[in-house]
Amino acid sequence: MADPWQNAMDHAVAVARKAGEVVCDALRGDRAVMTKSSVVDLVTQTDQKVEQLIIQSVKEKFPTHRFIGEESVAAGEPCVLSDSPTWIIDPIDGTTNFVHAFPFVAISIGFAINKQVEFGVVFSCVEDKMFTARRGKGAFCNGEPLQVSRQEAVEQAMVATEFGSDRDADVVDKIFQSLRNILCLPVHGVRGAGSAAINMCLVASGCVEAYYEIGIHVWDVAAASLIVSEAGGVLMDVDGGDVDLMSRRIIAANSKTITERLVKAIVPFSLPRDDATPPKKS
Ligand SMILES: O=P(O)(O)O[C@H]1[C@H](O)[C@@H](O)[C@H](O)[C@@H](O)[C@@H]1O
Ligand SMILES: [Mg+2]
Ligand SMILES: [Mg+2]
Repeated sequence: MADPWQNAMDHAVAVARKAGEVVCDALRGDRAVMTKSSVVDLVTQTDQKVEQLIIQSVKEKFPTHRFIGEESVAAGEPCVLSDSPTWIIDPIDGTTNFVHAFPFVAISIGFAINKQVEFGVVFSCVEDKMFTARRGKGAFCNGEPLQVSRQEAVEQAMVATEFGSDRDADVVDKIFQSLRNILCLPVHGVRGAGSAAINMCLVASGCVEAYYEIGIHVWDVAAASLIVSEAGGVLMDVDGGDVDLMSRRIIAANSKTITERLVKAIVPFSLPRDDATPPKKS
């Protein structure tokens, strides 16, 4: 049977590529920086312009579909995942990298129906890597199939994580406690690309065994969550429970064995859920 969402997925790939051109052009010019929830939670006009570009182009083709977009939510739109077809957009994942021209930035577009991600597209535009996954049909990078690492020994694993944009001393202490516990397992190394979506695509590609973070948002991880699971990976909450894309916590790994070792090492804490914030606009 023909895939009813092939058209939408093709559109997501095309618009992600167009958005990537805008981001790469902007990387060569001036990038005026503004802040959102804290002085280190950065946003630029390019984030806002790219999100509008994506939403407008999707609306023209799929006028009844809904959206959760990082910059729209920052402007007061609701962050609600209903059963309706919903596009979950991070126009630039890795804005801090973008501001510093650190060359790992991605356009992330997830598409969910009945609260389940049906396809995911992550375009790492400086690297020119287009990661895609369709539920039940595998994950790919530039058309080549992806497979997570087969390494099951955490002592021989590479783990990715990020420090996030919360500078509350208690939060930073917990982040460092987790990092210390993980380094002392020991693991081969800890890395961070500065983009949740790219870190997860590194898991899907088999370059790192796991990625975890507390503080991410649904738009950071929706698309890449499917790319990881379609590449054979595992998604879990940092406390070992089921992953919940609105909970702001995730482990994405190559195996249950490595995930469970990380669960024991991570100091979990909770943040307000993405779907708990009332919209500023009616
Ligand atoms: O760059 P954005 O889209 O804001 O996403 C980043 C997120 O805000 C940070 O908390 C994470 O540490 C990064 O990995 C995200 O990619
Ligand atoms: Mg992001
Ligand atoms: Mg972003």
